[in-house]
Amino acid sequence: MKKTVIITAGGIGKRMGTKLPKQFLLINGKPILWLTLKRFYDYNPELEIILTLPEEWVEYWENVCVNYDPIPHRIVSGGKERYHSIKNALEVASGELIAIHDGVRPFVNDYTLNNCFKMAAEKGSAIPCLPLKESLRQKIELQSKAVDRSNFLSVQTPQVFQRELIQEAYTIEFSKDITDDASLIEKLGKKVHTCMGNEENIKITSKSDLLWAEVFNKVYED
Ligand SMILES: Nc1ccn([C@@H]2O[C@H](COP(=O)(O)OP(=O)(O)OP(=O)(O)O)[C@@H](O)[C@H]2O)c(=O)n1
Ligand SMILES: C[C@](O)(CO)[C@H](O)COP(=O)(O)O
Repeated sequence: MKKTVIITAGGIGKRMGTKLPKQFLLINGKPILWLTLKRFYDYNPELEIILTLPEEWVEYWENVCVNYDPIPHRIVSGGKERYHSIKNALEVASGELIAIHDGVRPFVNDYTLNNCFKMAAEKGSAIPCLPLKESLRQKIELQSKAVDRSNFLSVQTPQVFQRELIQEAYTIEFSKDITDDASLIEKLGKKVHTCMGNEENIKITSKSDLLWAEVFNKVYED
């Protein structure tokens, strides 16, 4: 089955708060986004890689790439929200299986990737998840109440789908409650299948994540 990965890097990283969008920050001397691309290229060099970038950062990225080992990829302009960036990328994706992965998750491992691609090939969809490690409370107006954490999962990427399914899902209009691709599949009335992710597969979002990223990167390089 031909596989595509859409790597989303069309955002500007407001929560990180750096001038340079977070996907271009260096971890042990290498850009986060290049580490993510390399993760997929090392997993399977046959994968079609499509990268979404803010239009105004495309030239910057092309200049950065000259300094690192080449990884073939096609660039597509990002949109206003993650949803719009992915919609643009889906127009050119040619794989029968399509993985959608955050450009700021460079530590997804082979175990997670194998789980996702295998399950999506069999069942149509697969999203990597982990059980929660902390207690969970639900906000109720100015109060809160403890809830049973075993009823919840934390969701990662790549979220992998058979092409027809994800293309149909992206005909649904954008709304603010769409925080990932699986929520669109659900809006279609289709089942979302979950598999195990890996703990290092963090989404680099704020400054403290950069410290973890340096540690994980050192472990991956050894
Ligand atoms: N219009 C957008 C917004 C986000 N993304 C990408 O989706 C991934 C996950 O989003 P998030 O971590 O929220 O990144 P940002 O939107 O850049 O961060 P923030 O919300 O803090 O501004 C990131 O790789 C981001 O670049 C995208 O492709 N297009
Ligand atoms: C897609 C995602 O990474 C799954 O956990 C997450 O929903 C992205 O959320 P954000 O609002 O773009 O940070």
